Amino acid sequence: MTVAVDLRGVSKRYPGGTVALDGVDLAVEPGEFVCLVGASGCGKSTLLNLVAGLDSATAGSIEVDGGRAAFMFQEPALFPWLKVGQNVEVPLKLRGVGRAERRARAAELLQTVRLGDVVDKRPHELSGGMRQRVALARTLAHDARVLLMDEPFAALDAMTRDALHDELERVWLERNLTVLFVTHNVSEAVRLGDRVILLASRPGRVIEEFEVEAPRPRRLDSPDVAALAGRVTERLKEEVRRHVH
Ligand SMILES: Nc1ncnc2c1ncn2[C@@H]1O[C@H](COP(=O)(O)OP(=O)(O)OP(=O)(O)O)[C@@H](O)[C@H]1O
Repeated sequence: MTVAVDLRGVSKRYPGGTVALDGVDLAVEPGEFVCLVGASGCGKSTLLNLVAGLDSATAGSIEVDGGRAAFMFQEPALFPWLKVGQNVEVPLKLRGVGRAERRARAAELLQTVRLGDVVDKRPHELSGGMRQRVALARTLAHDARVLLMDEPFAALDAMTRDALHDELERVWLERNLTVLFVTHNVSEAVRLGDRVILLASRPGRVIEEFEVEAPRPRRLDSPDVAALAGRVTERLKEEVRRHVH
């Protein structure tokens, strides 16, 4: 397989008749960071759920490098009764990794997200940004080459989100991961993505793609990021107006 995620002619009709996706073709290269943006209800979460194998497509085919992807959501969804390190160990435990190795791997993954010193704390002792970094470490513990992220930073304040962008970009590059990232935030998509894919709604389909040429590391408010974000937003507004009128 030469691509990391390959969707061909993917459609999804929910029971009840809503066509959430209609003939979506999308090929994500290994190591590529692709952001999906679109108005509410255009099928972004549906698309990620299908790639994750949480639901099945009505038509079309989906292939994922290594056969599976790891998923990270807006809520960190940590187990409050487990220590931070034990939370990161969960995917390893499910795969039958032995206790000593689990501990060592969890410690290493927490180092990766610069949280080596909180391994024995409980989630409630951490800030929102730290909890989301723990969730990232736990996602990495799945050892998948493809990461699916559904608005992972939407609940964070602007400064924390900025820091998490840097963190995610570093981890993505260090580990040579492929990322499919859903967001409502066009600037965030341009800040992070190699490519930004615009989805239209009713039915959900790809209407335009934007290559992000701006060199990394990028800043959310740098002129080249802002300029492209402006173009994407214009296109998105056109699409929303098309539905209103
Ligand atoms: N389980 C379901 N059963 C029926 N309809 C659904 C289901 N899940 C989603 N839908 C519908 O499918 C369409 C796409 O939903 P989806 O959640 O994928 O969009 P989205 O782009 O992620 O939206 P948002 O940005 O608001 O999260 C919407 O019209 C939604 O109401």
